[in-house]
Amino acid sequence: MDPPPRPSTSLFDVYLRLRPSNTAEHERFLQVETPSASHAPTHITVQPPANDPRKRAIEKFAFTRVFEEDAGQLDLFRETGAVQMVEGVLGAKGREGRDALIATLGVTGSGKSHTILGDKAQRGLTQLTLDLLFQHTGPHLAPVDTSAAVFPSLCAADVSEAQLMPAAHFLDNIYDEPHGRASRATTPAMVCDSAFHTITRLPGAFPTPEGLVPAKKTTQVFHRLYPSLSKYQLQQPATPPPQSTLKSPSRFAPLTRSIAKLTSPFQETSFLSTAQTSRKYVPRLSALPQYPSVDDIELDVDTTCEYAIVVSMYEVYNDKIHDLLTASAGAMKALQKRRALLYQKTELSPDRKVVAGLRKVVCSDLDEALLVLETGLQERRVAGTGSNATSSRSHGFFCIEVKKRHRASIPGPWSSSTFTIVDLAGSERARTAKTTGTHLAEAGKINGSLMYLGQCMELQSELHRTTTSAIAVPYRNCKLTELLFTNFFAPSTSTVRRQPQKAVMIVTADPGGDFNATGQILRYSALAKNIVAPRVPSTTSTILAGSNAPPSRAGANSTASGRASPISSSATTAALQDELATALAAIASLRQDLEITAMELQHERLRREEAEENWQAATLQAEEIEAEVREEVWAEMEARLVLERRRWRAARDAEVEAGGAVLDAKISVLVRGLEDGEADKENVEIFQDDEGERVRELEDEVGILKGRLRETEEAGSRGPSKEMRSPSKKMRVLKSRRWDGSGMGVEEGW
Ligand SMILES: Nc1ncnc2c1ncn2[C@@H]1O[C@H](COP(=O)(O)OP(=O)(O)OP(=O)(O)O)[C@@H](O)[C@H]1O
Repeated sequence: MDPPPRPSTSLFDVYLRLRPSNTAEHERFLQVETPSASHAPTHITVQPPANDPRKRAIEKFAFTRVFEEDAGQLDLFRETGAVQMVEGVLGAKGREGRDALIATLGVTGSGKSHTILGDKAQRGLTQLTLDLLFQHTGPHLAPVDTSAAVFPSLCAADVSEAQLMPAAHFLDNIYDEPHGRASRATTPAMVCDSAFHTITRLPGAFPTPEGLVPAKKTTQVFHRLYPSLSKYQLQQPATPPPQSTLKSPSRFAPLTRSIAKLTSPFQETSFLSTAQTSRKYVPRLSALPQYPSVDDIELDVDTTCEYAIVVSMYEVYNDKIHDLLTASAGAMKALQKRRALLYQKTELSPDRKVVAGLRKVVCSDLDEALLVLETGLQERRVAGTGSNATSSRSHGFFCIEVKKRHRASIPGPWSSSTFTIVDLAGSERARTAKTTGTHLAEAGKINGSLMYLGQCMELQSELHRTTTSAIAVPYRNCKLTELLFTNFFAPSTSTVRRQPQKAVMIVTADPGGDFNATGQILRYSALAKNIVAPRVPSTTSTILAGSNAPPSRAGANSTASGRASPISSSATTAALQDELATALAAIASLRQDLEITAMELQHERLRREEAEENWQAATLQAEEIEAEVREEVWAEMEARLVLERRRWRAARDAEVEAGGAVLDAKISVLVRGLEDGEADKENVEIFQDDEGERVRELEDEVGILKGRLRETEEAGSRGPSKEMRSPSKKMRVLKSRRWDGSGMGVEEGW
């Protein structure tokens, strides 16, 4: 078996934490190997239950360290190297900080959230990290609230197109809304302070720009509820200055409104409680756990620098990234439709992917940070399942950015390093978790992403075992692995060389829980693994007992190292057993592949269903759009036709009018001709002999003209002349026929 410490090139230190089992009736399948003196345990043996139908082999796994059931939160914080990671993020004197990542991995209900976020009595790694950071940076924090230049400089230095805001402003936005908001949970035994109700009706309880004097009783209650935030009250002058002279009125105003909101019926909240509610509750700081304490931990801090601590939170839900700090009160619908964020390179971060467009909150002390954390946790998706009453349905990312710059009259640029704490959702079996509908679909996505994570972890450990670069770790398969692995593998084109991220994976397991699911996670997360001994089925034992296997098979025992021979001491039997162990190992491995394939299949099936649903929705949408377009085109055509018809009628009228004018002119010519003819008759008599022929001609001409006149009159009464030969006239004739419906199959009035 390989030595437990990971190779220095490996990406993660992998720790195993065992939780106290709450299923006492179940057989314990996981044993911790007793280490040699003064060493912490590093190896475990997984013994399949006696009734295991698959008759799997006993397996042995190695981790950086194993924490047994009695290990507390502080043990984990100290012994997993989290303290050194905090120090790394702060950065040594004159150096930039180093990014750090802690993630938990395990079956549902195995204690991941407990480790990361704690419970009602104990803090988790996140709170401990925040406490340690604020303890050491507290005296060196940049005056974000009082200096006009600090906050803009922080905004300008952010490369992730984030929306930065001071914590007081953020909390005010969230808790100052009138309609309430979705809460992850409410703790049942809430304290509703009647004194508080009375007090909060008093006007001007807290400093406002208007300068009202605070009520003493209110102040006491506020002190009790929010001891650390009372500093805002202390800043109030005895005689409040006019608004314009207040040093930071914006700081007071929002906070005052926030505090005023405390006048509403008050309940303490925590992500740890279970009942769902749509009411808005301000988290109660005094109800949050204070234990364990990190007061005795000493770190080196660069005192020549000033710091800023920026908190952001997001979750990966159904393979999409959602900000946990954006929801405002009463935004139930908005909450359901939360915009997905992109993990991408930005203009200011061309060589490194970041979650773009997050909301980030600049916190001035631990209490503000804890309130922001609680607020974000209320947005995180959780649900009660058959396996866990508050089961995380998303992978939660809690990011603490430490910004640092050299203190001087002209301060240096801000550098930034991030401590990321990841609470992964747990893998679960639908049968055990009894999930259906949406939660079943969520579980499919969770299992799918964890399967990809498992593949990446296995391949990366393979990569370091074989020291070959030919293996490509498929970390781009899903958002989770992309977020966890990109900064390990992505080539850096930046000229600024950053130290590689320090990463720790804490695998959580219930030694008496689900053997199959836990075994699978241990298999891909362990730093080293081995088959210890086969579980020999009784029938096989019988066969072996009477077998006379050829001695040549004895050499086949070279596959699994460190293997013991529990059945017989004879060489032949040992050889057979080795062979059997190999076969069983191969079967176990095939079964594992089969399980993975089944999970993949399930994942693909869900993806197909989702794609089909999307396809149907898209088809419906296309049909709707088509119908709308048809309507629009039809209406437009009708309008044009009406216009054309009017134009044609006007043209026809003008033509008829013009025809009438020509006719009139001709008639008048004719009449004049006739009159002239009468007048000439006298002359005709005189010159009859000479002009007789001329008179006949004129009479013929008059006859022709009369005939034409008749025709014209007839044509005028019938409509436009059939003899219009020009194309435009023909067109008009055709159109007139169309509008009249003659020969076009179209009704009159169409
Ligand atoms: N080490 C521990 N000591 C005491 N209680 C624990 C421990 N680990 C877990 N628990 C308790 O077990 C329950 C389930 O734990 P938790 O919610 O942390 O599981 P999880 O792994 O995060 O599950 P999921 O993946 O479904 O979110 C909680 O009530 C938690 O307090």
